[in-house]
Amino acid sequence: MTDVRVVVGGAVLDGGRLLAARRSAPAALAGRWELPGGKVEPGETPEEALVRELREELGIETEPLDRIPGEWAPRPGLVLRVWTARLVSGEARPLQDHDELRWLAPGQEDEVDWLDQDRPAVAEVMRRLGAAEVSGALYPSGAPYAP
Ligand SMILES: Nc1nc2c([nH]c(=O)n2[C@H]2C[C@H](O)[C@@H](COP(=O)(O)OP(=O)(O)OP(=O)(O)O)O2)c(=O)[nH]1
Repeated sequence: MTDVRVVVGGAVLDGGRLLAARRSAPAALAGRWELPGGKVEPGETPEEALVRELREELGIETEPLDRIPGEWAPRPGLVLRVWTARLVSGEARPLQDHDELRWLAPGQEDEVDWLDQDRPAVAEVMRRLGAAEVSGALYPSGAPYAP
C-alpha cells in the first residue's frame, strides 16, 4: 500500500467570519485561495499539525474545534482534511506561503478563487456559520462574551 500524506486545512473562525489565504507558491497554485495549513509530520496528530502550521504561517494561536466530514485529494499521494479552528490570540498576517488574507462572512465565499478541492469544505463551513452552528467562534477573539 502506498502511503498517503494528510494535509490539514484550517477553517479559522473569528467573529462569525472565515479566514481565506491566497497562496504565493508554487507557481501552479499561486493566486488561488485556500484554508491555511499543511502536511502532518510523522508523530503529530492532525490537530497538532494544524496549530503548528497556523502559528508558522500566520502568527496566530488557534484551538481546533470540529472536523468537517469528508476528504479531498489535491493530487495523488495527498489527502486534504479540514478542521474548524477558533482564533485564540494574535492577528493573522501572511508570514509564509501566502501573500494576502481575507476574512469572509457567509455569502462572501465566492469573492475569492478557492482551490477546487477546498470548495466543498468551505461551503459547509459557511453553511454552519450562517446557521450559527459553530460554537465558540461567533464572537471576536478577546471580546467579552455578549450574546
Ligand atoms: N495548506 C493547504 N494545502 C492545500 C489546501 N488545499 C489543497 O489542495 N492543498 C494542497 C496544496 C499543496 O499541494 C498541499 C499542501 O502543501 P503545503 O505546501 O501547504 O504543505 P506544508 O506547509 O507542509 O509545506 P512543505 O512541507 O511541503 O514545504 O496540499 C488547503 O486548503 N490548505
